[in-house]
Amino acid sequence: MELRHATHPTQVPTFDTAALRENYLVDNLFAAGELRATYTHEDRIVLAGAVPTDSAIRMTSFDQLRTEIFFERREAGIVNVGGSGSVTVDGERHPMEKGSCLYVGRGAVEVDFASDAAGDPAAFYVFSAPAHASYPTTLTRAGEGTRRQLGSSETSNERTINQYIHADGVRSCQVVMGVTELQTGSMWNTMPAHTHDRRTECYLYFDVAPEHRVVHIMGEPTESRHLIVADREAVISPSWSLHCGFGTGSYSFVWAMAGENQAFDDMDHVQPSELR
Ligand SMILES: O=C[C@H](O)[C@@H](O)CC(=O)C(=O)O
Ligand SMILES: [Zn+2]
Repeated sequence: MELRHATHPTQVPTFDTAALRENYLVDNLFAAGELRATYTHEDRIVLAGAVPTDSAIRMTSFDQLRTEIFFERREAGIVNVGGSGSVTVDGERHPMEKGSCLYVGRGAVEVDFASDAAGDPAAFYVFSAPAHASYPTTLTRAGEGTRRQLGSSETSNERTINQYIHADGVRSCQVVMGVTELQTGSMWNTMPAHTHDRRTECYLYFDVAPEHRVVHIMGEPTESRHLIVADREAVISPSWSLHCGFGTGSYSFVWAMAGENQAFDDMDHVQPSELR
């Protein structure tokens, strides 16, 4: 498991492109047959990726967590961004087509990731945070959460926000999670942009064609920087950071947060004219 330290917003102007990527971009979570993870001290979030092929992959703990079992003091939201597969939690198998979201509560012991077909492997994205209580493991099929339509074609940001784990949906201690899909021809996510000083948020971009990229904007609103992001790469947004972007082609993304509260609308919006 890789380790990322928390950063101070005044460091951002001192970072060159490589340093921005080292601190905020997670570009190596998905590899065939492997379980990979990154730990960030921002709200102690763990991001992991599992791509099972011929055999299942079991979720393990990591030395840095000092626990026998990954879910001993943690919960997670899991979204499949690849081919159809399943996640089995302590003997109960949850079928997961692309875009489905499984909440796994504190105390789960055996969590196994499997693909339906090794030739079209599932790719499970795991977003985990510390948990003080145990909520039931709950599956939401793709598109069956709370759907919010935002944006318009005039501003190239017409999109559907699928909220899965949230205050009015699947319950959790900290994790709030969903998937945003852009309508054909819309390129911008999260504009007007926002920060939320009470939560860290990560975006995992997926369904980005190999020749395309997402230009992700980060940093304090009046001191913005950008990251060029490819398919299945994640960006860590500390609580002070903007998180918005546009694609050179179509894309979707998993957004997930952890921190002080779970109020989705607790955002400090920033209008385009206020950005620098
Ligand atoms: O705090 C909430 C998150 O940034 C996302 O839900 C925003 C998003 O998916 C979008 O506007 O497209
Ligand atoms: Zn946000």
